[in-house]
Amino acid sequence: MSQRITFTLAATDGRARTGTISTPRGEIRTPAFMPVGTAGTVKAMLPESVRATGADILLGNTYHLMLRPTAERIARLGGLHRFMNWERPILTDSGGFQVMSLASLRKMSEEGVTFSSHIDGSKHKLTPERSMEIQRLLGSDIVMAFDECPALPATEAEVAASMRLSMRWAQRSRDAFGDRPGHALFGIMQGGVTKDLRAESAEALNAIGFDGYAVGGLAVGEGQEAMFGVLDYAPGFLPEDRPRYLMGVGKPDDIVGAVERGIDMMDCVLPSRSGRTGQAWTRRGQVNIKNARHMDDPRPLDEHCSCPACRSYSRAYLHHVFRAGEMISGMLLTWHNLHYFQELMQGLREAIAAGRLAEFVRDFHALRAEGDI
Ligand SMILES: CCCSCc1cc(N)cc2c(=O)[nH]c(N)nc12
Ligand SMILES: [Zn+2]
Repeated sequence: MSQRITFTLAATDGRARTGTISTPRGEIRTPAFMPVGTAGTVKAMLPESVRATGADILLGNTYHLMLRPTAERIARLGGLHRFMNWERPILTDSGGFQVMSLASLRKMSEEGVTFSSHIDGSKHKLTPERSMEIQRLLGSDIVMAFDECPALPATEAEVAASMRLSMRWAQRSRDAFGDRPGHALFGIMQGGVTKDLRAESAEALNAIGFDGYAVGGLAVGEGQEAMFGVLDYAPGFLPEDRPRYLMGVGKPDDIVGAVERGIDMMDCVLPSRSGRTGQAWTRRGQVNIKNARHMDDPRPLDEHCSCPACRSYSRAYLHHVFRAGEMISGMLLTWHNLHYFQELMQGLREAIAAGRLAEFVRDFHALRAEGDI
């Protein structure tokens, strides 16, 4: 691949931006929501269905895929795009975050992290260099630097030490990634909720130089107010002409607030995970389809939604198949949720392009305040 990955800003509205990330495997419209395909699948969805919801890019996980089926096996079989039948862009996380949240017997050092697999207890080691190698073997289009995301609660001194380790790992990630036209390496800002540490992290990442920059270390239990407090300044510490990716976010109102504050890319398991548990996200707020009040309701989940669940099925049917534990329940509600999240992103992109984001945000909150869902 010779074409480099480029980011073109089309319009801004306040601190919000809309544009396009061009990659050899296709374009990514921003602001973008990226469905999570942890182990090579967006759970309960076919890849063509994920595309039909409007997704331009999806996520994979170094941690899960290195354990099973291994990156080397995926490489031998033609890479992750071929393996999972998704030929558009893929972003992969670097693995450290998932080690800390899933693995056991973890041992952290300057070198990296050793751990035991949550699947079979086998021993593994992740370093910046190994993470870059795994993401190269997978064929990821957007590679994330290897970082540490400190678990809360953490003292400011612990957050500072962790952030500085992540910055040393960012340099090693950059060195190991090399120059790969058609592939991008994103750095990850850390620093908790402390402005000086966030500024120090951004300065370190800007000095190393990346194709894009993530705001990490948020959506880890700090709450929306604290997260928005960081987003009130942190995106502005990053280069204006590069994509800004807020990791692990979030609920629809988190997404709207993050876009208002200059974020271009987000990911979250919420729409797919909650779809499997019967939680539907709609323009009027959340609907728990397992609630008995839906048992005889002939209406669709959302009469304004054009997804397969809302076009062809009643709330009564969705309630029934969830109660009966039928597989179609998670399929339909996951599709609806991903469709709604993508519709929200399209609305945000159009509003920013038209200079009417404030009006869009006002309507977004007003509809949810009305209730009656
Ligand atoms: C497929 C999942 C991608 S996002 C995972 C994630 C989520 C959250 N909330 C924070 C971080 C972080 O600080 N660093 C890294 N690498 N990942 C994070
Ligand atoms: Zn729908």
